[in-house]
This record gives sequence, C-alpha cells and structure tokens, in this order.
Amino acid sequence: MTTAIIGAGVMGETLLSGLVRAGRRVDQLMVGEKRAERARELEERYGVAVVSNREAAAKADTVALVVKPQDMGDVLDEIAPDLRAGQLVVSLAAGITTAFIESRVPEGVAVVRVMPNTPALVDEGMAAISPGQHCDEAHLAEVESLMASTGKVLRIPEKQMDAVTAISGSGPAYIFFVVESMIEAGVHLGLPRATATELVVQTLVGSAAMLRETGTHPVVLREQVTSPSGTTASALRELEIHRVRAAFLAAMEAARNRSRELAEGS
Ligand SMILES: NC(=O)C1=CN([C@@H]2O[C@H](COP(=O)(O)OP(=O)(O)OC[C@H]3O[C@@H](n4cnc5c(N)ncnc54)[C@H](O)[C@@H]3O)[C@@H](O)[C@H]2O)C=CC1
Ligand SMILES: O=C(O)[C@@H]1CCC=N1
Repeated sequence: MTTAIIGAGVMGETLLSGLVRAGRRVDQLMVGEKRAERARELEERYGVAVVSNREAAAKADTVALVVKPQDMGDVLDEIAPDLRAGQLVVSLAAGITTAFIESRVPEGVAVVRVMPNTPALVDEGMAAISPGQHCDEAHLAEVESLMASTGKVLRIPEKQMDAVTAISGSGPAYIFFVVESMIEAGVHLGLPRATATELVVQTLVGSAAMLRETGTHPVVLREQVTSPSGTTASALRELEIHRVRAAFLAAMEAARNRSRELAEGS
C-alpha cells in the first residue's frame, strides 16, 4: 500500500516521520510539497520521493491531504483528474468536511477526516477520525492504523469534529502556554530559568502520568494536593479570581467557532 502526503509542513512531516518510525518502507511513501526548499529538506532527511501533487494522487492508494484548510479547494481541483474509485483520501485539515471533499473528487473515492495533534511527533498523539459517506470498515481501519503509528486514535461522529479540533487539535498549544506561564512565574519568584523549566516540565509529565495511570478524576487529584489553609489553596483562589476556568471555556469556544468558519472558507 502506497501512501502520499500532500503538504509537508509541521503536521505533514509529523505524519511522515511517524510512518517512517513505525517501519513503513520509504519506497511506499511519497510527498507532494509546494516549497522547493522544504521538499529538498524532506528528501534529505527521510530519503522520501517528492513528486508533483498529480503524480502523488495518481500513484498512491491513500492520499493524505495536510495543506491549510484555505488551500484544500485548489489542491482538490488539481488532483481530482488523477484520482479514481477505490482510492482513499484522508484529510487532516481543520474545518474541512468530508462532504466538501466528496463533492470535489470522483465517485467511488473514499474520504476520511482526521484531527491529529503534534504530540504525534513523540508517538503520544491523539487523533480523532470520522468516515465520509462512501467509506467502509476497511478504509476506517486503514486510517486507524495510519494514525495509530503515532499515538491514540478515536472514532467519532463528524459533527463532533469542530469541538475535537478545539480540544485535542489545538490543545497542545494551551498546555505549552500554561507551561510557559509557569516557567516565567518561577523566574519571577527568583528561580534560575533552567531550574524553573525542569520543575515545570517534570510536574507536567508526572501529573499527566497520574491522570493516565490512575484514571482518577482530576478534581480528586487536585484536592489531594490542596492542604487546608495551604499554599495550593492560596494559588487556586487566585486562578478563580482571575477567571482562568472561564477563560479556558471561552478560548475553546473560540477555537470551535473558528473551525466552523474554516469550513465556510474564511
Ligand atoms: N499544526 C498542527 O498542530 C495541526 C495542523 N492540522 C492541520 O494540518 C494542516 C497543515 O497545518 P500545518 O502543518 O500546521 O501547516 P504548514 O503551513 O506548516 O504546512 C502546510 C504545508 O502545505 C504546503 N502547501 C501549500 N499549498 C500546497 C500545494 N498546493 N501543494 C503542495 N503543498 C502545499 C506548504 O508549503 C506547507 O509546507 C492544516 O489543515 C491544519 O488545520 C491539524 C491538526 C493539528
Ligand atoms: O491552529 C490550527 O488551525 C490547527 C488545527 C488544530 C491545530 N492547529
């Protein structure tokens, strides 16, 4: 089975590198990438063939589209003449619906929509997948195995995709923002930057491992840290005063709404 990746920016390379790490033969992979310099970089780094989008579409069994949502219409118009029934098109773009893609590809081409995230780079990705109209179990299983090479995969109804994009797709950025804020706070409190960074990163990794390994509700885990009249209670009161919980809700609503706008081409 040959897989083509069209659009090899941050997410395209994340997918490519994951497939290579998972043992996919490089001669069964190919890349379509508009920027010549970037194309050369990927050829050198992975030994992968960089071809035109049309050649990629014509030769691959599975075509993964990893361009910006605003570029999807043009790319689909370009490759549609080379696609044929029986092929699988996988879109990783935010907002773009399977119906939009199906309306631009030949009949009989199966479409699957995926929302991945960047921790896939370290095989800790979270990907959600939704089938299009002409997609069967074998197509979904193929995409599941494609994405499982870099982390967890969840099947979801497509109507949940905008919310998923807001939570796990964009999610790593919120976490990095929190980490960055805590490191800055540590420096403000007088810690050397390297010390603050080590403390915050390990605290994040340890907390994530507790969530995953114990399955305990985050409220219970938070209460275990919060001693009566202690330091944590003082800090949490400030987070509530500064409406951090409300800010997270508003932020994720904004991301969900932006995903809906991208579906409309803006
Ligand atoms: N970066 C992330 O964390 C995530 C990104 N995505 C989705 O992945 C897609 C790509 O996002 P990024 O990788 O962040 O963007 P990016 O800008 O890093 O990558 C896009 C790549 O597509 C290439 N490209 C543009 N037009 C092309 C064309 N006509 N033919 C071939 N290549 C073309 C660009 O040169 C660039 O290398 C977007 O649709 C985004 O919604 C989804 C989940 C997470
Ligand atoms: O910011 C974006 O639009 C993309 C989709 C989810 C994460 N990055």
